[in-house]
Amino acid sequence: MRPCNYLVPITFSHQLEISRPLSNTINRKFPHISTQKKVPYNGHSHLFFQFHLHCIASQLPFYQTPLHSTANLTWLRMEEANGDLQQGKLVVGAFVTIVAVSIVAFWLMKKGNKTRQAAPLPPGPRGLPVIGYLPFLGIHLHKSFTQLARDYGPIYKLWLGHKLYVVISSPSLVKQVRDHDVTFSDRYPSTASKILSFGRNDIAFCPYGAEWRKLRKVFVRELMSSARLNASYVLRKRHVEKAIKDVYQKKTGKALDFGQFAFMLISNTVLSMLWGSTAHGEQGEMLSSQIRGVAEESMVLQGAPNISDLIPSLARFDLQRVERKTHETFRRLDQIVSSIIEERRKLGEGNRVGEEAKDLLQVLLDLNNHGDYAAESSITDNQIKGILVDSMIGGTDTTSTTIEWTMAELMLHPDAMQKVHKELDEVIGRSNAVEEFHLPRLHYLEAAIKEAFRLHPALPLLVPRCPTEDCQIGRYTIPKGATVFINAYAMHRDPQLWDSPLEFRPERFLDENAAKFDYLGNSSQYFPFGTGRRVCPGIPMAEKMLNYILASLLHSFEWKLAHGSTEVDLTDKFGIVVKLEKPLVLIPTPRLANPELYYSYS
Ligand code: HEM
Repeated sequence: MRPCNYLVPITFSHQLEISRPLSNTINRKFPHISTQKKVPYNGHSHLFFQFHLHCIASQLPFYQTPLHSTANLTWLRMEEANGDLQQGKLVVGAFVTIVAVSIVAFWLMKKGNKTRQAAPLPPGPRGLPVIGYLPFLGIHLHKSFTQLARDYGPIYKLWLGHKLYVVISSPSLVKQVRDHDVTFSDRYPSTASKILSFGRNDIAFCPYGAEWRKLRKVFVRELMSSARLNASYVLRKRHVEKAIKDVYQKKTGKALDFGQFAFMLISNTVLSMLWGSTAHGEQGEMLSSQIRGVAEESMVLQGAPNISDLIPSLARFDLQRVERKTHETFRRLDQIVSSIIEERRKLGEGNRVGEEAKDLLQVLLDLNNHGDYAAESSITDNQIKGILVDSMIGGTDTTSTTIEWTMAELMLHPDAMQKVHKELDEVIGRSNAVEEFHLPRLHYLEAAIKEAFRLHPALPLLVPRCPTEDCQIGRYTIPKGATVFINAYAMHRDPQLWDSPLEFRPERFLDENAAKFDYLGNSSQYFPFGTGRRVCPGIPMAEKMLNYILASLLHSFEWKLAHGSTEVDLTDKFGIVVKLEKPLVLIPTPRLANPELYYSYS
């Protein structure tokens, strides 16, 4: 008698994947069997057992037989690996053993042992020593990432310096990330983001946990509620009417940098919603321009790759001086925000307005005045500043850029522009100005905005996530602490998900698709505002501003391309927010029946 090795693959259904601890238990209970490896086959998971049997020699070159058991065991194949065997004994022995193993497997699985065998890291391109793939990425990260997905599949890894990055670009994997939402709800801020977020005291970079939940709850419940947003309609209306009057008076028939114009309009609107009653007139204008300067610097500092973040051992040298520059920008940012808060505090109780008319700063200060920072909704000074800065920086450029992209696409597609105008004429009429109550009936305009978001998501890679523990996504492990990008840009343009994906066709978001593709991140193939717990909390405000401003500008004016051009250059430029590389220059001409409508702002 001599020992023989037999490889016995058993096919289990997906739910019955066997984990490493389970294999260990099987080994303990059945010492003559050792689990060898697991390989996928025909969509099933196979567990190979290696039999060490002491058998009487006989001739059995190969044996195969179907077997059935209550344990989902679908077939059993045995190959002679080493030596001879007595056929009958092997079959009976193997059958008994397999049934026993299956029963134990079931028993252990029923006990809820869900731990999986460690899966490998995702595939990915090789880089250079120390700096990794950094030199090969190019400046258009969203496009490089999309190209790499073609080479390495919908989940791949990159080493940039000492940091591991994982990029995900398929709906089924996005769904899996959402299934592990808590694990993926943390962020790993860069040095610049840490400083500019008042030490992670804002919402966007706050570590996932109780403080983040508190800030987010305050933001959503107190600042983004329908009541609060309806109350601030008067501010949006004032700014839009003023902008329309200015264009009518000063820019009719003249070239206008539309992106710049949209940015000023949005930033004035957002700032007035944040602390409208603090700074008026010239003082307000000056403050706005200071804030815009600091906001632009902040975006640049947070957008540029920083060697200190990628190779932490070099951080103390601050080779690109990013940290130094960020502290300088932060000092000015803090000064501006602190002075606004101080000024409001000085106004004191005497100047209090009713609950309805409160701006966002007042709402936050009232929560701060509770004094008890442990209380459920009480917030600190730094958290107030963090939330204000999130709204100023996170809400302005994203919204104005989307207005510009939508306009650029409509200029390129006169048929779509005509449909927008027809709808505006039918719903509002040329003798009236747009009001927010008209917006729910502007279905085609809404579809055009959604389509612009599909082709040009302002944050094409969302804001990266950082898993708090190792997690298996697809067949791969994403280790704790990796930086995870979800490539919305790639999925929004994937030909397997969209018909003619590069064409601008608002119709794809009409009818039943209008609800299917919302902004809340419910779809795994369309999510311009992100998905899961960290989805953008500013959606209600962004949506109101986008729809109202675009409807007003398109209703009030006919827009033509400047300099006799017939084409719009849609080349984009990567940054934290992806913008048009070349400015969209347009010439407005009035379109409303009554000139008085352009003067409603006094
Ligand atoms: C067109 C406009 C906007 C777009 C496209 C946009 C997009 C996004 C995206 C993609 C994220 C990351 C979501 C994720 O990680 O899954 C995000 C987060 C965030 N956005 Fe927006 N956003 C817009 C407007 C706004 C506005 C108006 C505000 C505030 C007034 C705002 C505040 C925030 C904040 C605070 C976060 C961080 C959320 C968190 O980490 O919990 N956004 N936004």
